[in-house]
Amino acid sequence: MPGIVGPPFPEDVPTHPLLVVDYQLIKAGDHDETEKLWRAATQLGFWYLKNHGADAEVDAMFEMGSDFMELPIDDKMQFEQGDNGASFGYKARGVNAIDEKGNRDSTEFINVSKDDALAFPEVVHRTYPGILTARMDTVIRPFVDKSLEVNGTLIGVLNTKLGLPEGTLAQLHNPAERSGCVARVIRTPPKDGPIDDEKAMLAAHTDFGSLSFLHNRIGGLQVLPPGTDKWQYVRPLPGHAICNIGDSMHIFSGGILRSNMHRVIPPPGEQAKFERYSLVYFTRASDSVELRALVDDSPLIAAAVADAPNAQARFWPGVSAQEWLQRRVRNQRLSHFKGPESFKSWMGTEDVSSMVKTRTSVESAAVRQVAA
Ligand SMILES: O=C(O)CCC(=O)C(=O)O
Ligand SMILES: [Fe+2]
Repeated sequence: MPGIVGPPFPEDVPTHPLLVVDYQLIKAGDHDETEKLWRAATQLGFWYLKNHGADAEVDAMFEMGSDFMELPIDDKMQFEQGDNGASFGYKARGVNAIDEKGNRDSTEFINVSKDDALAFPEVVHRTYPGILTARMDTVIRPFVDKSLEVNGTLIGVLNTKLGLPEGTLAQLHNPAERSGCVARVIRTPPKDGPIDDEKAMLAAHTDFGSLSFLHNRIGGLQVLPPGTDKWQYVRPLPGHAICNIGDSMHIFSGGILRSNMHRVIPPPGEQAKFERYSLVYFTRASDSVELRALVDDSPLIAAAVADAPNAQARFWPGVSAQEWLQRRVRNQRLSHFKGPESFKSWMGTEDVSSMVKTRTSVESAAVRQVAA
């Protein structure tokens, strides 16, 4: 399948190592593995997840996604998500700004709502093309179910480590309630000519929701490690998912969990000549959940917030999960772009992430205090 398989990631390109977390050990309650997950979620906010048991579901999603992407553009445009902050359906290439100059992204994706997948054939948010609906029961729903299980388990472990009463985060992410949770297949075109490091295919961002379960086959994903201004590739490892924390978990935890900046640029070396596909399941809080630090439920979170600068603005944005998502999706569209200030209006917790040095030392202090 084009872009799903390709030449190997080059050996001589520097990469940022991620901790490898074993999902089966996490499920078994292994103490060391739980500590490793906690380190990964608090320090970088990204980790590899092995033994997640979703390989077959992931393969089937890639195949379906590539069948969809091969459709004529006019067919895909029937399902475009539009300019009003809707995040379900097709997003065409070039409709989003990637920077303050208004350069265009070069990523297209198809987002299937968790609510639509679980309720199918009932329509909760919108309809999807036949290539998707024909595989809703056999491909999309199994992938959604598996992703919900994996992300739900990881969120449960983080709930305990954050000192929250059992089930607190689970209740905020109840699959039975409406949310912005989506399964997304992404395609970027091959790169022709030299790699322009400044021209991201997918803008530098933090994820809008709570926890992302990402599947990469070809390189291109980069992270901005804390305390640096140097982007580094993440090497795709066969059978390993890449998980990362998003804005809502950063806010719920009073900044203890890290929602780290990342972007997609052309893959390195020979891989750049190939189309690139990736697949993500985004777990997001239920639409009506208010985004706020859970200080009343955990002394650890209360201590972290007490120590954090700008706590009120950062951890009490005064919006629901749905409003946060809609703002970020809508304000990134070029149709709303009016210059550098409007570009900033789509940002999430990355405003603070860009002050990497300040934030890292403060947050390390919070984590140290919490761990003591
Ligand atoms: O394609 C990737 O590797 C990353 C995608 C991503 O960061 C996103 O869709 O939020
Ligand atoms: Fe992302």
